[in-house]
Amino acid sequence: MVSGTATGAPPPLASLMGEGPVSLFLDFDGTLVELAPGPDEIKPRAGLASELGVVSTRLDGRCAIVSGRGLDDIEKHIGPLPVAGAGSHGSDVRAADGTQLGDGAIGLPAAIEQRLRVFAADNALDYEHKPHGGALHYRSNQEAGPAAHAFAKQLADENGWAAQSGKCVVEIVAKSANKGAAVRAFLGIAPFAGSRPFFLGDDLTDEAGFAACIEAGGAGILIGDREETIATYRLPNVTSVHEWLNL
Ligand SMILES: O=P(O)(O)OC[C@H]1O[C@H](O[C@H]2O[C@H](CO)[C@@H](O)[C@H](O)[C@H]2O)[C@H](O)[C@@H](O)[C@@H]1O
Repeated sequence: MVSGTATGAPPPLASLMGEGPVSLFLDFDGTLVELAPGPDEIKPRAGLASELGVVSTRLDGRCAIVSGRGLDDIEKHIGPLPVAGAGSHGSDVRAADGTQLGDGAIGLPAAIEQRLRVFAADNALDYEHKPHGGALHYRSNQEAGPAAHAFAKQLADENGWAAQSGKCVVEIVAKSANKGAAVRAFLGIAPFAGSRPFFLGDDLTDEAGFAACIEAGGAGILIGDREETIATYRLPNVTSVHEWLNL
């Protein structure tokens, strides 16, 4: 990754749209919704789902949420999604009408999940069950972060899975789970095909989405002050994302 390329704000969305068809891929936590102490403690702005529907309509349907969360979990927080979505780090891809693209998320074997749960309990971590895996959250006990990463990596390696790092979290996911793959899947079909794609995200896992957009002639938009990135543009925080999207 190149350091410090994301130096300025992106052009206004309206001016990008004036240059040709645009598609938007939006990360959820840290991009559309402020980070919170735990996964269920987020406070999405009222009406977020319907506002995203308005953005999607402006883009003729070329707007998708691409999240590490399961799509059902996002809907638990903001209600039914009126836009396309890729949950579970890109392993569960759905068109806006709910049509599944690909095979969907693969669940974690019970024996691996049990070992994660025991590790979480023994180390005062929060365990998050997900449709495609399991996450060890150490935001409330950050000293345990290195041990959590080491444990998850070893468990993943032993069982043919992958350990994926995020903000105060490490999770075990299928090796194929990748936000870039989800973006490429969308860009291969209508209404996304042929558009100029932009991916907005704050976390390391979003770099794969940035890469997929860059290779298709678009750009990554990094949210926040993380330094190492391939993103072209930067917005400082969630509020600025809402403003850029005209929510
Ligand atoms: O890809 P995203 O939509 O950004 O999802 C990434 C992870 O987000 C959630 O965890 C993060 O947000 C929590 C709530 O603010 C925070 O407590 C935690 O420390 C963050 O890592 C979610 O719980 C994970 O499943 C997602 O993978």
